[in-house]
Amino acid sequence: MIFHETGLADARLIEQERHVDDRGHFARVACAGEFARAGIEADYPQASVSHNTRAGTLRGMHFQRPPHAEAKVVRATRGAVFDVIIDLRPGSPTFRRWQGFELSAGNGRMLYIPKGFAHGFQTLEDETDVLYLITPAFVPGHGDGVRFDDPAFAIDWPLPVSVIAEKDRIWPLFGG
Ligand SMILES: Cc1cn([C@H]2C[C@H](O)[C@@H](COP(=O)(O)OP(=O)(O)O[C@H]3O[C@H](C)C(=O)[C@H](O)[C@H]3O)O2)c(=O)[nH]c1=O
Repeated sequence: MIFHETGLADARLIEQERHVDDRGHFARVACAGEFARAGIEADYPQASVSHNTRAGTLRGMHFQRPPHAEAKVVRATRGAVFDVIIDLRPGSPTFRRWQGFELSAGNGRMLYIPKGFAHGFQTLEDETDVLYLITPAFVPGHGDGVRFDDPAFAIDWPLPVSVIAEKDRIWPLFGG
């Protein structure tokens, strides 16, 4: 795997190193040793999948409150997403800044999302699946969020929103 810095401190875009032959390709998509050497969380006790039927579906912007803040590695295993992270760490040089990345089954790109970031995505195709590696394991009742359309961030989503959960429409505006 090849780890690229992003415009947000400590977040990494991870590129697969695909071994291509006549059958197709083989690539490593998680490795505690490579992750540790890259300086990111190395061990992920939980993996989850998000299946999304329609293009334009928006999930986010979510985070878990401390002490259950999560780090994640996410990638699209089917279809494609515009994946967005917001740095919500007050002491960070990139505090309040967001960045979006196109992750798709085709490009195989993965995103490392450190603790203290809000995460969300909008699907770019129907029948899109997102695979999450998460640490620590999910603890119900500690979820929080910021609005996908909060003017404090002015996230430039690529498509009109087709489907969104009511909870994601009513997060409070960011006062931080
Ligand atoms: C996140 C999570 C949820 N759940 C249960 C809790 C609910 O009963 C059900 C659906 O959860 P939720 O509606 O919060 O799923 P999303 O709205 O897609 O939330 C996720 O989407 C955004 C973009 C994220 O980055 C987070 O991983 C997560 O917040 O799965 C679990 O059992 N484990 C988990 O890790």
